Amino acid sequence: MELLLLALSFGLRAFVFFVLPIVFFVLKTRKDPRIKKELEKFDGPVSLPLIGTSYRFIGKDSVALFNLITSEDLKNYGHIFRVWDLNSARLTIGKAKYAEKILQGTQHQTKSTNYKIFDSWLGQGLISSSGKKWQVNRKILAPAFHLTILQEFLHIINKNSSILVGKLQEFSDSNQPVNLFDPLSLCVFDIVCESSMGTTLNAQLQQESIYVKAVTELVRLLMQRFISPMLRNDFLYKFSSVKKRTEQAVKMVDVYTNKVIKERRNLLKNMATDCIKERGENIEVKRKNKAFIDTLLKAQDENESLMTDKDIRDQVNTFMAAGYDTVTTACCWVLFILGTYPEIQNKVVDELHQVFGSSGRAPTMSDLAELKYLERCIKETLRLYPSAPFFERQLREDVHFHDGRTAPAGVTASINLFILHRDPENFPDPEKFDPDRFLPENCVGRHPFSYIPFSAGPRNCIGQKFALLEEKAAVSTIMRHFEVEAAHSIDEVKIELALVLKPQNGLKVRLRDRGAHHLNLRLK
Ligand code: HEM
Repeated sequence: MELLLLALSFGLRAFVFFVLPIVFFVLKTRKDPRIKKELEKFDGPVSLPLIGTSYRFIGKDSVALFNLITSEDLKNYGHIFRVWDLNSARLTIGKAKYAEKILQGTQHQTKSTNYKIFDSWLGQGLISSSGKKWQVNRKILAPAFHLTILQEFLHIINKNSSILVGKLQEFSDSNQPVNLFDPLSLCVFDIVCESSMGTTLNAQLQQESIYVKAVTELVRLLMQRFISPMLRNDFLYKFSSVKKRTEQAVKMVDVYTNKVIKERRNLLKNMATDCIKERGENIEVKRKNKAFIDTLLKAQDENESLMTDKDIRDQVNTFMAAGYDTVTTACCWVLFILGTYPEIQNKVVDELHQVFGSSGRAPTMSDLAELKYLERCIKETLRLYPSAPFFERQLREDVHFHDGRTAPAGVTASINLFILHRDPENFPDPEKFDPDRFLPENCVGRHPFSYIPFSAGPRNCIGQKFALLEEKAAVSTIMRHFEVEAAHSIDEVKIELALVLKPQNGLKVRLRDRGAHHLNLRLK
């Protein structure tokens, strides 16, 4: 009898600890038969039971992973293909006509579940939110990003570009190669911080601040989670040290942002009172240093339940997250490319001479509008090296493609710009760097979704005009001061799989002073 009880108890334990988890795992990783049927019409790597195509990630470092999901997959499966992350299906899209179906219109605006990695930092900010919340906030924020408003931020960009030139001078004097990411990231940090929050961090001039350190650490930790299938799993993430460190960094960032919100609110209140005292002068006219946060505080004034302090914090953190690494990356790539092709650099310099002559003045909006060739170089760089190369949507409805195939509801649609921007149908000889592809006459007839570095449709990048303004102003200022020469070949650059298109070992250049300081070109 005792033996029987013992056997039963052992059997029960075996059932609870071994059989049940296996059954649970099998059910959890079962592919949806309808999705499976539709996706069989698309090419893609062999999918194994339970693990899908995740085996492809095993033993690969971030550079190998990047090559796998760009060049190798394109070669093997073409411009649209399916993969299975365990039982969840992803359709990778690298062709304009398919991307258009996903991005245009309002049906497919929900971000994929992968965006939940941003939750602890960005909460319900524009990038990660969906539905009504996103719609309301996008409407509130859109006017703040109009070009007419953005011109008020040019003085912030110019001031910080000028500090950057001073910092780069050291490398020019010593003829030492500089990894562009180091100085550029601090400059862009200062610009985004001042224009988003109205505070000057002086990251370029001071020792590293706690805030800069925390944001940089957050970006690094998010990337670590983004590329690791293990860490993307909520359950496993819970027990990881990455989660603990992320929480610590988020806490530090939140303390800073909360303080800024409080101070800014008080400042605006005091200004309003001063203005009323001084014969009811219009506060908009009086205020010199505007910031994106002001739009949010104004919305809060009008309807506190619509815009809580947490909402403001989420949006401000989103501007930092979306605007810092992307613009840094874009500026570094364009400078490196100009350093790689001296004949193209010479054309940029000729244009700068035409617009500025030997004047040392800071660029104005109309100067920047005249820099057409530089703009084409920036655009062509974003084609070949888009700062944000991958973004995703969770399909809630079926998408019927022109070729009769369907991307079924429940699938993640992943737009892969590295492939899409290299489609020879729209960009013949796609690997060639040719700014003249963006001459107006050469754009005629090109598919409208063939070039989308800022995404497209209702969820496109709200900061794109600001980003291009920053890029043009900062890059033109650097080029007016220094001749740039790439310190290594572009073929040696190894790109990692990450949130932005960052090379593993940075982008190094040598700088030679153009003699600008003799012409008093240091911008004040
Ligand atoms: C070269 C620089 C930049 C590039 C290439 C870029 C690219 C993009 C892309 C591709 C998206 C769509 C992402 C997705 O669907 O998941 C996006 C969204 C966004 N970007 Fe940018 N971005 C840049 C700079 C900026 C800047 C400077 C800001 C703000 C200061 C900004 C703010 C945003 C926001 C808030 C969104 C979410 C928009 C929404 O969903 O409504 N970006 N960006």
